[in-house]
Amino acid sequence: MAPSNAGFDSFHMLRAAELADGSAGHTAPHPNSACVIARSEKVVGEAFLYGQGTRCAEIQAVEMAGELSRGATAYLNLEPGDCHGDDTAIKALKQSGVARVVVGLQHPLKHHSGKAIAALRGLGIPVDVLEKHGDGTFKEAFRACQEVNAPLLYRATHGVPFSILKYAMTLDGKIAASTGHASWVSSKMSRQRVFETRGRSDAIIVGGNTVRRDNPRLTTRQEGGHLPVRVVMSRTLNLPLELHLWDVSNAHTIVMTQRGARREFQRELVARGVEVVEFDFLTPKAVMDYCYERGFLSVLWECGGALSAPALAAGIIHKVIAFVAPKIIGGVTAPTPVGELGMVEMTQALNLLDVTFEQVGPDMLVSGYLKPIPRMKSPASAYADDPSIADAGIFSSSTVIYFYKSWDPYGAFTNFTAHSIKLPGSSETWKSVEHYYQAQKFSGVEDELAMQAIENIRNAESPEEAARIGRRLARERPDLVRPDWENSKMDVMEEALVAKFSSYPQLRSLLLSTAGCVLIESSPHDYFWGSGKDGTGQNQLGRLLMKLRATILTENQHQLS
Ligand SMILES: NC(=O)C1=CN([C@@H]2O[C@H](COP(=O)(O)OP(=O)(O)OC[C@H]3O[C@@H](n4cnc5c(N)ncnc54)[C@H](OP(=O)(O)O)[C@@H]3O)[C@@H](O)[C@H]2O)C=CC1
Ligand SMILES: Nc1c(N[C@@H]2O[C@H](COP(=O)(O)O)[C@@H](O)[C@H]2O)[nH]c(=O)[nH]c1=O
Repeated sequence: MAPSNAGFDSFHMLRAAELADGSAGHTAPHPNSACVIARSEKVVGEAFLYGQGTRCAEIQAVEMAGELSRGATAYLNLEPGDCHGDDTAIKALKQSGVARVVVGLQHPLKHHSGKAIAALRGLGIPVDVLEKHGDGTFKEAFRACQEVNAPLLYRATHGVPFSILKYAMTLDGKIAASTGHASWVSSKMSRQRVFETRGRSDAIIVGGNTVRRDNPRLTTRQEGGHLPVRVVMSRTLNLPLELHLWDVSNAHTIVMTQRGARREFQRELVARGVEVVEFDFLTPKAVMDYCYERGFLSVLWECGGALSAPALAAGIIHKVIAFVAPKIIGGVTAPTPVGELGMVEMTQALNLLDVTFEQVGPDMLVSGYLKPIPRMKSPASAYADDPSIADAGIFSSSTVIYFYKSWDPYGAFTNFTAHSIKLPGSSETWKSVEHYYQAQKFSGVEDELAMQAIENIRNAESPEEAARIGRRLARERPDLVRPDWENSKMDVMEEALVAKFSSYPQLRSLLLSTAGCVLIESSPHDYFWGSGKDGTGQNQLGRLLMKLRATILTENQHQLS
């Protein structure tokens, strides 16, 4: 990396990392990427990825920069990896005429790692990777790139979601009075900060005691944005039947429990729309493994000390954020943030890294990491000459292929990817299959609200938002769903998939590359389109994709013969 560029490189990469965080709280956590296009100190284009399945940052930044991108440098906090063989980001950068690309982090997911860097270099665009220089001049910029994608890095490296333990304690270290009363330890401003942190998480976890004592809501208190799943860990299921968490009209709740616990109560919960997941041994590690399987990137633990202690002891907590309120409550039996860890000497204490202190209203927010944010083991250059990386053959040769999140190796098969579609004979463009599918639920219904919903779905920025609007209205106003929907939804999905796979040759190739394999949408909560959590679901999305694959293969054979 040329030393004369170092100042600009750090400056613009810091901006890219800052921008990349722009969607936090609005959409579900996803790999955070941004692109800044600059000529020396002047920024000519910049953008971030809004959400899973929305237009990639590189395309948006290139559009903004226009002709000014010729000869400029593009700064990407994260190596592109969202396009599943479409190479849309790479093509956009190539066509823009940028003279150089600086990448902060090499993509941590194996099936993306190093591919875009090698592709750009292959197109004659020099690429510098900050990660290789992350300890010197570029330390701050590199750190910013790591922090903005910490969840992805932990997930890719350790095979668990990024876990934050959060608590609010008095100056004498209590999270509640000895009666258990805890509202409130921290100030309104601090609690507002907690709502924001919830919005950045896929799930909020509490223990049975906290639920019994506080009857919490665990929501973000904001209209619209992303709502994390509320998770209750309870072995006994000795919980009241009237709780805010059992009202799932706004946010989903999952109760995780020990196999066989209070089956009748479980049925009551399920009848209210609460999901119940049984474990042979309900431990924090088992729950994290489950959350990983479910595709979660980021989890917030808001439990008391009885549950935080085993979670810490299991080594699954990566970061701690503690609000310290300037008040004293006393009480020998008052709960504290962390229960028994079995340590006997102060030298055994867990030390936090990269600790920061911030005043929030009257409180002090102390945060730090329990484990360093992981770094990729292999430098980007190690992949540059490795032909296997550029080959779709790196994907598993297994006969069953599971897909669910768009960042999975076969994530392009989900309906939540940024592949816009046009249906034959129509001039309308839909931003994704999900946009189209959700809107069709209300198509042809002569009602102002239904027509408005179609427009709102069409304009929704991300597939996730389209799904939220469609599902919510269908749940609250089933009378607005077209009467033939149950009989038509398979056809609607099929025509949308045909439109998607016939418009994108790379997707068609990816689909054909799976010939001989069973495709399963491993959605744990969808028993119609997906396999459901126990694999008993109908997997209709996987089936339609296999049907489409067979049709394309037959067509190809006819063309050859
Ligand atoms: N100020 C703050 O930031 C906070 C304060 N609080 C306060 O803390 C108190 C509750 O804290 P605490 O009693 O520690 O409760 P926890 O929230 O830590 O819950 C403990 C419960 O978690 C369940 N559990 C499930 N699996 C496990 C496991 N493997 N190990 C241990 N527990 C497991 C059990 O529920 P079950 O018994 O149902 O089987 C257990 O009783 C309340 O007074 C609450 O107001 C709570 C959170 C934050
Ligand atoms: N008491 C306490 C907290 N407690 C946590 O917040 C939960 C209540 O959330 P909700 O019902 O959504 O307002 C509660 O069950 C516990 O997990 N948090 C804080 O930031 N500060 C506080 O002083």
